[in-house]
Amino acid sequence: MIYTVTFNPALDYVVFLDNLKLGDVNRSTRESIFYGGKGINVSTILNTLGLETTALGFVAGFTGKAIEDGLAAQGIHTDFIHLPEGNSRINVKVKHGDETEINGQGPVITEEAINELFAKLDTLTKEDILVLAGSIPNTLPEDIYEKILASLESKGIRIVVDATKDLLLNVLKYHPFLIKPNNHELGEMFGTVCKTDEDIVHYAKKLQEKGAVNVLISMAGDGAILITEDGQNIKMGTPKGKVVNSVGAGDSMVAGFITGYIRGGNYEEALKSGTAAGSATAFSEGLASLEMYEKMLKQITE
Ligand SMILES: Nc1ncnc2c1ncn2[C@@H]1O[C@H](COP(=O)(O)OP(=O)(O)O)[C@@H](O)[C@H]1O
Ligand SMILES: O=P(O)(O)OC[C@H]1O[C@](O)(COP(=O)(O)O)[C@@H](O)[C@@H]1O
Repeated sequence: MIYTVTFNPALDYVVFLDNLKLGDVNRSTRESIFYGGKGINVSTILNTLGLETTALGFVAGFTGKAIEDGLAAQGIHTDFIHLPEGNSRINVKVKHGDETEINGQGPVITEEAINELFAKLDTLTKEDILVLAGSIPNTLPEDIYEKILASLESKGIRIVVDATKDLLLNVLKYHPFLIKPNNHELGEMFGTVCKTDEDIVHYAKKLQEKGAVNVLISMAGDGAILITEDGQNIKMGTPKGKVVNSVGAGDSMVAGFITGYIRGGNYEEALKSGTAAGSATAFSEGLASLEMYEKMLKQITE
């Protein structure tokens, strides 16, 4: 089973505007709602691509119920922990030629709820894959991902971490199977800006030296660079298409990568599949459909 953990699920409210005027009343031309949060997006794409997945994490209130019910209706297994107070957040994504996002803080996660999560994770075995993805509410300690990896250290579970800054840096010593910062996040972690492919390879290798098994650096429309466990360095551009909404492209890339790795058994296939899923999402209003993924994969492999 592929488990994902989303500490801070969200309803993604995507609003399309011709232009945005700050300090004024703006009217949208159309809007959509998606079930979001990074781990949930990974589960959604895995499910679309035909892999079994269970979404774990914390939900609260009526928005939490909407997320849980909506995922179940799509056939995605969920095993969320219900928080006693508050509501899961609504993240606002404004598309006005550019993409402006306002991501909420989210409900308070209690100590009991955290203990419940640890109990669920304790049942995982080495046959499972675990994806930890997204931010954590700032009421939680920064070392929570680290504690999860420490508690699972002896089990041989392949763990994917898609997070930024200290949340990511602190887990590297536990040898996560895959990490996927984007090029901006990579630079931020080293207090620099990665301007060239050489910069990206240089700093990605530093993350590998700190313990990550495979390091995938996504670069939006410029594609991605993968540094594999055996020292290969593979760059892949993107297929052609028109960007509609790139929210969730990174999460889709993680899900596609896992799918390609499981089905193809090697990192080249994983990167192709990850790229196809990432771009398929960028070229769609919501997350990628199977048709769009297959179309992208065909462009990449031909
Ligand atoms: N504008 C785009 N055009 C084509 N593909 C894209 C675009 N944006 C994202 N993608 C695809 O999705 C992947 C992940 O996107 P990226 O924006 O780097 O991730 P994140 O959402 O984590 O910042 C990219 O490597 C690429 O394959
Ligand atoms: O947990 P965070 O970092 O606040 O991000 C949550 C947001 O990230 C998303 O998962 C999208 O992530 P990406 O665009 O980085 O792939 C949205 O669905 C969600 O609103």
